[in-house]
Amino acid sequence: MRQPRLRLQFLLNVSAPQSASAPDLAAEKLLAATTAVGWVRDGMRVGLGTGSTAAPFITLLGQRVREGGLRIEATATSRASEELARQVGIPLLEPRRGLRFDLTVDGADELDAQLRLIKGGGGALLREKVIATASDYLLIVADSTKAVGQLGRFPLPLEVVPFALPWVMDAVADLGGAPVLRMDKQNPLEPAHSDQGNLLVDCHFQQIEDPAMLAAQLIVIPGMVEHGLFLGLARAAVVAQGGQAQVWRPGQAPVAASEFTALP
Ligand SMILES: O=C(CO)[C@H](O)[C@H](O)COP(=O)(O)O
Repeated sequence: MRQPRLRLQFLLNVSAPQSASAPDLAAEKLLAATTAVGWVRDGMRVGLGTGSTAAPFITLLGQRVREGGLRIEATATSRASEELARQVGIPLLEPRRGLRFDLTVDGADELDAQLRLIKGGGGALLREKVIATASDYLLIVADSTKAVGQLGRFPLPLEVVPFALPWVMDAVADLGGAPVLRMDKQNPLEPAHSDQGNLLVDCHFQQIEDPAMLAAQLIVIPGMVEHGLFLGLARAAVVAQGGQAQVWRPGQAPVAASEFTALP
């Protein structure tokens, strides 16, 4: 079947900048995604992230597969990304034992200088963490709003088994996380569900002083399936600001992405 041609112009027009001084986030996301696509090599197994920065990466990767003959195989971190990957002609692999990825490219809601992340704003944190953990290289693609001095302003998402919800919320409140059940954007009277059918709880910590300690406290709450702290997983991030893309690596000074012709 003939695949639709997707143009950069289309991607750039996803959303217009808010004002003359506001950053053009769609253009920054596209720049980060374009940079990452340039580092994908023939024969790679690729994990496909979820969200508005991962989406142009998937679209552009599909373009390289269709028009440039790039041979890759991929697994997506959400139904939405899987659907997009199919539309743009990326061959997909089902989960199976022993399957690992050379590279996963995914977005983030917050990242700090040590490349500790908050993820899950799009509700895909469980599959995202599974695929990130099964990857030799997790590359984050991000617009300029995602880089922070300290994690926590973005509410930390949790995926929660429905039966356990009240007790998980009590436990998170005891940790100072002000939990809020996420509602469905299309149907605001109903709770949102993950691709696994679980509930999503957004925890308003404001500041997370010690992400590793918080992760250890969260993971032992029964019924809390996964949390959105991704610690020690990301090898590098492409952070776009205006027309410049920088490579961030844990604890290192940012470097212009143009310095790298392959994965940093
Ligand atoms: O974790 C995620 C989805 O679960 C996304 O990577 C995160 O929300 C960033 O999304 P976007 O690139 O749209 O800002």
